[in-house]
This record gives sequence, structure tokens and C-alpha cells, in this order.
Amino acid sequence: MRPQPDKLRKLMHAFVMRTPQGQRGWEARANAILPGGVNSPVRAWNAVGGQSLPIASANGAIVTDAAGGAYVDLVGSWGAAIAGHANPKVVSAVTRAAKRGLSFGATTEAEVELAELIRDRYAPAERVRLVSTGTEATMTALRLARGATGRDVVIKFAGHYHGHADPFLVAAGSGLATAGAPDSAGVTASTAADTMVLPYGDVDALTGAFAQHGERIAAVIAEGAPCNMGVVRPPDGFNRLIGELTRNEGAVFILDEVLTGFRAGPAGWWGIERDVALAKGEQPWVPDLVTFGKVIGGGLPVASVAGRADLMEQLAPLGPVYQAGTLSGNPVAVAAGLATLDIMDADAYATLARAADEVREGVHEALLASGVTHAVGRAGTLFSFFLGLDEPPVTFADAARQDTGLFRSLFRHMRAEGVSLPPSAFEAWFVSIAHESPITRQIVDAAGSWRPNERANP
Ligand SMILES: Cc1ncc(COP(=O)(O)O)c(C=O)c1O
Ligand SMILES: N[C@H](C=O)CCC(=O)O
Repeated sequence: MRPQPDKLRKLMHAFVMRTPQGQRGWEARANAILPGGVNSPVRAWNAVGGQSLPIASANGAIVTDAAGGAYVDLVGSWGAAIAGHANPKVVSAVTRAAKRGLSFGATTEAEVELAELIRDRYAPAERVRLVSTGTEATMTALRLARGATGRDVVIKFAGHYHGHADPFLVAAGSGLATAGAPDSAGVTASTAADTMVLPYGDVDALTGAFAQHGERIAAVIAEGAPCNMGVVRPPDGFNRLIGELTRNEGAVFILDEVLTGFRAGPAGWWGIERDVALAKGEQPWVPDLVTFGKVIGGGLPVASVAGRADLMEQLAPLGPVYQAGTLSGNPVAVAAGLATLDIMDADAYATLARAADEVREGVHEALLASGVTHAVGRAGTLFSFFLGLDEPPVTFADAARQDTGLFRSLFRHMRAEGVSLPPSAFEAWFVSIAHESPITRQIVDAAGSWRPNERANP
């Protein structure tokens, strides 16, 4: 049988991509039109060297590039692909929704269902507003906090990332930390002046800030567990302290669970601390506002700001705080989110936890056996490795002391062994329910064959 024209085109493309000339051609073409060849900086591999080829497809735990190279994926669309790439249930829900129409600019029953599902699994989400990106969610949460309190200042923690709205691009994690430039040009001095940056986990700094500036503070925003400076477990009692100080001083506690939500555990990082509190017979602390993204869109653009009813009802059209979005609650994206949350039942979370344990523990043992100094950062099913550190860090200053040159060597070795790590030492390693044991073993074996003294070429 002769290959079909489309198949032939793909085969030709893969063949060309396998040649250095073809790869250089691709690089030049992408760089000529997309700044840095990418649509989001951390994809550019600047921190690890080399050039990623365009992804052609992904299925389960495997991504395949345009040259036909298949890799075990630990990027997982930066956390969204919790059910595995192209999960058949998600794809068929999306297909069914698409056939009913791509976008209406009017409310659908599925939006209400997704919002109800979020509230049912995450009690502090008394009201939910769906948006399209995590950036919109945190930006809206801050506007809401400022509108409700009539105050300007937001406290954020160094190394935490809350998307790319101006007030948060100060001492930020993720791609900014990776580039070693945690502030962004283009943020006005007056905007930055309203953002107070504190070291994470520093009780004195936080209580001191409230003692000195309490009446000016609209909100404290914190990642549920920081995952954009590597994964950091919140020090015991720190989130509770934020809750107490904000409540006592009339400020708003915004918990950013865009990354940790429905992933660190079934009810995000908050659910993990809630369960610990309940087991001790204590009342759990509760955030005023919470932001979600990634998992609730299952790979399509859905995010949300949610929280206390009286605060959320300050949003237009009920209240004076404006927020809007042409594609907010898009029916196709919402279908992906609903299908994903539906897949993620108790058994699926147990599978996710098993996959995370196998990779985290296996790679930890492999690094120990090779004599690599490292610390494991862990928050529920989220984890990353801090090479060159003896202890898991809490502050960004400590996290930034990790050996990024060593990570670069590990990244390139793993890639050669068919495993695709996030291209930055400051990002989490994302597993999915499709990371079955033969796949997690492949990851661990790849780490076990790394010889750390073989540093990557610059
Ligand atoms: C904790 C956190 N908040 C906010 C964001 C921003 O989300 P988005 O990239 O969808 O704008 C991200 C990731 O990008 C994140 O990890
Ligand atoms: N760390 C970021 C989100 O969690 C990575 C996503 C991006 O910036 O492209």
C-alpha cells in the first residue's frame, strides 16, 4: 500500500528533522518569527543548552518530536496533563463539546457543573469565576482584594510565581528565576512599590510587615506550596500564620493553587494541611481567595478565581470590581476540565501518588548511589531535586544556591536516555496517571546511569 500524502509529508518532515541541517532550519524559522523561538520563555532551553525540536504529538506519558524521537515526559504541560496526554476520555469529551459549538459568549450548563465540582472538592471555593489562564486568575484575585479592602499593598514571597501580571513580576520564580533575572523590565516603579517582597517562611519578616504597614496591606499571596523555585514544602504553621495575620488586620489571604490545585493532592495543597489539622483535632485554616489553573482545564485554557462568597460577590456584575473574558468558561475547554476532574477519582490520585513516589524515591536512591549531593523537595505528589544542596530549601535565596550546571548535565543525560525533564532546575517534575511502573523504572534507570562528573558542554 502506498503511503497517503499526509503520511508521506510527515515521514519526509521527520527525515529532514533528523539531519542537523533540518534542525538548524527549524531553529532559524522559529527564531525568525517567535521571539526566542517560543511562546513562553522557559520552553527555550536557555538554561540547559541545546534546542528542543517541535513536538509532533503526545500520548499517555510519552511525547514525540518532529524527528520521531520519543521521550518519557516529565513536563506534562507544566502540570495540566495529570490524566496523561491525549487521554481518550478527555479527547472524546472535547470532541463531543466541539461538535456542539466552539464558543457562545454565553453561559452553559457545563460551566456551572465545573464550578460546582470545584466547590464540592475544595470547600473554601464558595463561589467560582472561570477565566482562561492562571495569570488572569491571580490578577483578578488581587484586584478583588484591593477593591474589597480599599488598600494597595500586596505581600508576595521571593521565588513564588503568580503568572505575568505586573504586580507579581517582582522577585518572581519560574522562568524569571531560571533566567537569573527575577524582575521584569516594563513594570513601573509605582506598581513595584505596591508589591512588598518577603523571604518565604520568615515569621519575623511577615509579622514585622503587618506591624509596620498593616493598614496598607490589601493581600498576602502565596503559592499553596511553592513549586516555581523548585518544590518547597511550606514550613509548618506558615500558611496558618498568613491566615491569622490577614484576618486580624482586615487583609485578604490569596492562596495560589494554580499549580498545586487538584495535583498536590485531591484538594490541592490546602487539602493536605486541612487533613493534618483535622487529624490533630484542630480547626483548619482557610484562604479567603484561591486561584486554580492547569488541572481544571485538563490541557485546555481554563483557570479560576474562587473563594468566600461575600468577597467573590464584589465581582461585576454583582459588585464594583470589574473582570471579563470573551472566552471565559469556553465550552470546549470546560469539557476537558470536567472530564479530567471526573477521571481524577480516589483511585486515580492513588495511582498519581504511586508514580510520584516511584520516581522521587528511585531517583533519590540513584543519586545517592552515585554520590551526588542533593536534596529532595516535596509537596504531596509534587517534587523536584536540588542538586548540590544538603537540605531542602525554604527561601528563594537558599533554592538559588543549587548547582544549575549540574542540573544541566542531568537534563542532557536524561534526554539522551529518552527522558524529557523540565528544562530548568527551578521547575517541578510532573508525573501523570499514565506514568506506569515500567515508565517510572525507565526514569530511575536513566538517572542511575548519569555520571555527574560528566558536565554538559556549554
Ligand atoms: C503558581 C502559579 N500561579 C500562576 C501561574 C500562571 O498561570 P498561567 O501560566 O496559566 O498564566 C502559574 C504558572 O504558570 C503558576 O505556577
Ligand atoms: N512554571 C511555569 C508554570 O507553572 C511554567 C509555565 C510557563 O511559564 O511556560
